[in-house]
Amino acid sequence: MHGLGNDFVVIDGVRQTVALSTAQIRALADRHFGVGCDQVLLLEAPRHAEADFTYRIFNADGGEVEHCGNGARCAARFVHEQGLSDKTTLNFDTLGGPVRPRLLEGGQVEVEMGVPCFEPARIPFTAPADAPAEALDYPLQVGDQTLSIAALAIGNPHAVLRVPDVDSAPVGTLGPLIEAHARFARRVNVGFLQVVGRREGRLRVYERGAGETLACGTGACAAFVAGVRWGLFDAQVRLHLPGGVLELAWAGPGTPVFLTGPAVTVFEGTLAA
Ligand SMILES: N[C@@H](CCC[C@H](N)C(=O)O)C(=O)O
Repeated sequence: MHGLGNDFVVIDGVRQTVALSTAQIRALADRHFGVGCDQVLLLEAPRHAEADFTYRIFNADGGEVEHCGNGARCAARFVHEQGLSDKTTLNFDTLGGPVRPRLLEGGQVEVEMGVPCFEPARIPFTAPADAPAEALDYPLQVGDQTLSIAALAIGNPHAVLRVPDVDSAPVGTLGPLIEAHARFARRVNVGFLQVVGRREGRLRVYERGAGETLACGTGACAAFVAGVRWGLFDAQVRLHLPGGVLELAWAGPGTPVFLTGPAVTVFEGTLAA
């Protein structure tokens, strides 16, 4: 499946028991010798009464992570297409907290993504000693450059940088250096944001564990929220990513971000052991 070209292998772990090793996930995600995807998504039975499903996310490098926004839309569509539930609003339990996708008309899915968090310890981000509790512009030393970043979590960790033009942004060179920066203990997803207007932006994301992808839902939420907190965006914004457009809405601190976009099934198959 894919959400704006951010692509997934989605597996039903409700009707069958699925235990994948890191090596098996990497093999599945391999674009030359496997199926090929940015993330493997596994839906399992809920662990507690409030959730409909447990939604697990594995990056192409095999690491299990907290959240995936485009994946949440695809997982919700998968639930319906596979007849796992007929609810149009679902409650997914993730490592990053609850996520609530809602199927809309016309193939779009809106996801309540959770409340963004700027608290360094919860990102986790080691802030400079003299930084205020919730700084939106941290100086980050990368080689001989001092970059200004926003650090925040939307379940998973993100760094956001403002750039004048995403087309010429150094995503492939700075992305991996920031992803593995010592100040981010669990590594980080890196968004390069070009603000086009108060309701319009352009974004490229170098994803932790997957490299640059055609779209990143949590990355879009993080860049949008950073843009709002910088005073550059209104409460509703359209972000253009290489794979297409995501719609975002946020009522402000302490409230969840809403992400809307498509979710598409490409093909189905059976994995032999
Ligand atoms: N593509 C995703 C994010 C997937 C997880 C991310 N790479 C991480 O390691 O946190 C999205 O759409 O949000």
